[in-house]
Amino acid sequence: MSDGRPDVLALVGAGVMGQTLLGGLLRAGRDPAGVLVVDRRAGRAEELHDRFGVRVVTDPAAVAAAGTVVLAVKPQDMGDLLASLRDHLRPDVLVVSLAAGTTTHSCEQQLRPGTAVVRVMPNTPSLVDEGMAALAGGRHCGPADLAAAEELMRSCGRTAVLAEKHLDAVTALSGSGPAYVFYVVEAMVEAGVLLGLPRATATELVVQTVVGAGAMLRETGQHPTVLREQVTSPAGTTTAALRQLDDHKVRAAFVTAVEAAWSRSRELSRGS
Ligand SMILES: NC(=O)C1=CN([C@@H]2O[C@H](COP(=O)(O)OP(=O)(O)OC[C@H]3O[C@@H](n4cnc5c(N)ncnc54)[C@H](O)[C@@H]3O)[C@@H](O)[C@H]2O)C=CC1
Ligand SMILES: O=C(O)[C@@H]1CCC=N1
Repeated sequence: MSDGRPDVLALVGAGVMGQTLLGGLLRAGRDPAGVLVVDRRAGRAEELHDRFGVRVVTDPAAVAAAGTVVLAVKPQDMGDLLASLRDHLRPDVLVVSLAAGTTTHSCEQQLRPGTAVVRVMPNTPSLVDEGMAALAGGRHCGPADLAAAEELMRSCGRTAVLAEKHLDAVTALSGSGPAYVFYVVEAMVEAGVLLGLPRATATELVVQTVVGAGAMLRETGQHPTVLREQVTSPAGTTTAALRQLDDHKVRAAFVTAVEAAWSRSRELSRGS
């Protein structure tokens, strides 16, 4: 028990993000007996039970046993979900929402008055304990609630507590960010194949380059401009490539793309 709430955690929605967090929680030592998964796809029960040893149900009423309820359904499904959970949740429950563009205010309005809600924006590298999650507390959420939500997310990566006004930007940057990196990797692998490398070799070269560059950023703490300049020899190969990226406005395209994701997150918060 913590804060008088039962230790049972209910995870509603066992898709990509829900299952990723579930794996992290169990790797971090959470007892599968204290985790309940609710998913409306009946077939998930056997699959998740076999893989993780957790109890899986389709009935939302099961959340009545939980002190903490994590919501990991698509933003478009949140309205129906909150309506189906409202009367079953304990009055002292902590609700943790992972849904993009869904504000704590909108969750609070659809739940019993006074319900503690934390909005979280995680990302898929949580699958390998390298996630980045930003958290913002709602109006009924105290420091202990926020700390409890942070502890959940720390099971599979790093966390940052931010003002909620920043969460659309976080969604655009680190929430969607892994997809941008995978997109760049795809393009680089295609380039390697074009130049005659076997696909498997090109993939190995690119993946290790991305992992290595990421590790350098983290471990040296150097500014990316400094690290890029170290690679870029006068009249060399890198500068020839970077000129093409600048000519094709790739930097500007990234800024515009992230802004489009931010804008879409804001649209989702307005229910569109
Ligand atoms: N996939 C990602 O990279 C990230 C996703 N998110 C957020 O996480 C949430 C989930 O996204 P994904 O896992 O990608 O979606 P998903 O579609 O893979 O999984 C959603 C799951 O929710 C279940 N579900 C839907 N309505 C339900 C209900 N009423 N009761 C019980 N189960 C229900 C579905 O059966 C499905 O298993 C979204 O709100 C998304 O914005 C946040 C950050 C990153
Ligand atoms: O694409 C999406 O809407 C979700 C939110 C952040 C990453 N995936």
